[in-house]
Amino acid sequence: MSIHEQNRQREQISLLGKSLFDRGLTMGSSGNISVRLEDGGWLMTPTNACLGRLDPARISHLDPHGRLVSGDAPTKEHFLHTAMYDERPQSGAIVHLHSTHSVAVSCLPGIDPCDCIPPITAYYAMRVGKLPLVPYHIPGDKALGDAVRGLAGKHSAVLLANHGPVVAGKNLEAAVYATEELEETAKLFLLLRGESPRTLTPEQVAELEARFPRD
Ligand SMILES: O=C(O)[C@@H](O)C(=O)COP(=O)(O)O
Ligand SMILES: [Zn+2]
Repeated sequence: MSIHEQNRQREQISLLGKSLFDRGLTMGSSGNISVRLEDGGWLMTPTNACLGRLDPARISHLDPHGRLVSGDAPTKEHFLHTAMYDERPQSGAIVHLHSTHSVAVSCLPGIDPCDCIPPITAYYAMRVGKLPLVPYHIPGDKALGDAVRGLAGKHSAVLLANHGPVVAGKNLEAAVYATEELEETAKLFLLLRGESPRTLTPEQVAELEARFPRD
């Protein structure tokens, strides 16, 4: 990847990070973003950085072995991101947020750990699909990487219990769109709790997945 292209990716991470932060989709220094580079390395947001105020020049650049090449120390969830990339060669970017409604769902008793939010809308089925719950781990725990590794081959998004969503996409724009859709559907799910809403049938979901493959 040329330096020009890498700089474009740095700008895009900063731009979309600010957009997510400005809309209240993650707060303080929570959340992290990564993009896979053509040589197998990554750009990742630095640990303790606010997604709303990223400096493109200080974004962490990791080599294909996960070693820091330049920039600030990477997110403490770098194991989580690399585990997900290992299982998803088709994915080019990952977004993790503490988006309020998604976090709320991740704390609920009685949700289906194999699929935390039912397919309420077509767009959710297209962008997110089945959302498994990853058991609680302390943030930055390497075991979180192992837990996600077991699920990421089949799922482009997972929900960390009492923590928040981690969403992969073919590129950063796609990962951000899917994360936004997950948050909006988590809000709908909470609004509709107790109402027994009609959900899409398995046949309707299968048709959407055939017509609009994610990545
Ligand atoms: O919840 C956490 O601590 C992390 O998952 C997080 O969102 C922010 O951590 P850093 O990316 O290390 O700043
Ligand atoms: Zn987090």
